[in-house]
Amino acid sequence: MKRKNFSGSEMQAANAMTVSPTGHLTEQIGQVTLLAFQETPSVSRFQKLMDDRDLLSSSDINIAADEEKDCILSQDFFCTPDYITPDGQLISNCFDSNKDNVPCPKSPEKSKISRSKRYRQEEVPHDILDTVLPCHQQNEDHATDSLEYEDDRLGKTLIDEVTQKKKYVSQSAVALRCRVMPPPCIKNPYLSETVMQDLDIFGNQRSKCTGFFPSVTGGDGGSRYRTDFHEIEQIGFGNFSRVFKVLKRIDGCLYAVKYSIRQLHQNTERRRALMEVQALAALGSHENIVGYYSSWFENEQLYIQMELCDRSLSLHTNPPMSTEKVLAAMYQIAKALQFMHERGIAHLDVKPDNIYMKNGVYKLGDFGFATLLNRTLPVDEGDARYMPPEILNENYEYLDKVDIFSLGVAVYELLKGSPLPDSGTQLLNLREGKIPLLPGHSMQLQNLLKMMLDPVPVRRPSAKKLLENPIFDRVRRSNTST
Ligand SMILES: Nc1ncnc2c1ncn2[C@@H]1O[C@H](COP(=O)(O)OP(=O)(O)OP(=O)(O)O)[C@@H](O)[C@H]1O
Ligand SMILES: [Mg+2]
Repeated sequence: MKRKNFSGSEMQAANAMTVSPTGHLTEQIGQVTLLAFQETPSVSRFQKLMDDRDLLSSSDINIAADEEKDCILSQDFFCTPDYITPDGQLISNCFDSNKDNVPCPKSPEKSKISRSKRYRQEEVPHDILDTVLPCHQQNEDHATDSLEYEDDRLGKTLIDEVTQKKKYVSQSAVALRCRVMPPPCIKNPYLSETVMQDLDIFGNQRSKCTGFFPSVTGGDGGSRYRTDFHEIEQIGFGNFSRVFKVLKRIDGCLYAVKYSIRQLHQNTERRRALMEVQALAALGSHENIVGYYSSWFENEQLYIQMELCDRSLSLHTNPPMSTEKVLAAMYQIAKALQFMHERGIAHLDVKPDNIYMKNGVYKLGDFGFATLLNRTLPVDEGDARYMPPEILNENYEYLDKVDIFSLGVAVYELLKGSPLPDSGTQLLNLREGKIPLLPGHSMQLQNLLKMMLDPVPVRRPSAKKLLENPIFDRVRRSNTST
């Protein structure tokens, strides 16, 4: 059985830990990255604020401590650029170190800071409806307020609406519109031809929201998938997931996004599902492994953003391949396997459906069963039709050789040109190393298949050994000449 389910607190913990592309482990509070604090001038303000709080009298501290038990820090307080809300943009500017000492036109009389955590609608002070704080004061006051008011957004929206009333459309209304409508797609000028020329995805009515950074609407609890991507069409489905061709709004490039069909409620399910992206991320880039970009949980489903390939080699959707192409696919997937095995990872679900093609290059995908060769991670077998006899007997000693067996069955299927049945004598024969003759194919190739399908795992060639076989001389030559 394949993986995938996790629950509340462990899920939050999983979400809270992210490894950055540079290898830094960063901790996240909701969607606010502490790393951003370390890199922005707001750090000193945060520190100052904390220091100022230290100067409060002890009774203040006690009151504050009691209140803080239930207090959630406002996202506006953090003001990290990625997640700033449209309402928070003014504050963001004030956090800019270059503007620290630039006074804004009018200063309000803000005599006393209320200790109430939340402005009620009727409590919004009327004097600040007419005036704008000096940037530095507003900055500090806001920071203090943010600690003390759990959520002042309602009040702030009111303030914004009054101060902006002379404008034709209030900023809040625009912000609201942008939350309802996805942000515009941005064309990538570096691409020679416009992707999706025929689709109206780059502008017209959506451009009314231009100016709001596309990821903003994803920051307030909306769908990251809908906010960041424009879905074009479904391009595949498996037993566990659906795969869509999408256009990423911000970079104008096409990707594949795969998401689990079922909601992953249990921690164990989520952990298991995460193994797929963890394997992809750990492997990094290889020409014959599908590229991985990012992943996230949304609505208790795991989303994986990947390199978009043209199609899989599934015999349900493709005509039979020439021997030459099958050999090229076999060689390239063996290269992917060698790369993985050298890094201690087994795929455990090699089959034509999980081999993709892109611009004539073959790529191994679907790492949903990937595990460690040293058996320190759970082992779930992939599609039983491609599994060697030892796996069915739960002998996991040579997991790299499991991949070699599966590749052998996949190549046999591709050469034969028709999909394998789910059960029957054909499968039993293959598992016993009895390969029916493949008319029209060289004995050299059929002997190699026989070695790959040997029922004894240690007698199967390693991926490295396989690649050295002279049968690939021609493929190697054409690979080096391109
Ligand atoms: N990056 C991609 N580019 C193009 N098509 C893809 C990509 N990833 C997946 N697909 C298509 O979607 C199908 C299902 O994807 P995948 O095999 O990853 O899902 P799954 O639910 O894990 O499948 P399985 O049932 O085999 O375990 C693939 O067979 C392929 O046709
Ligand atoms: Mg698959």
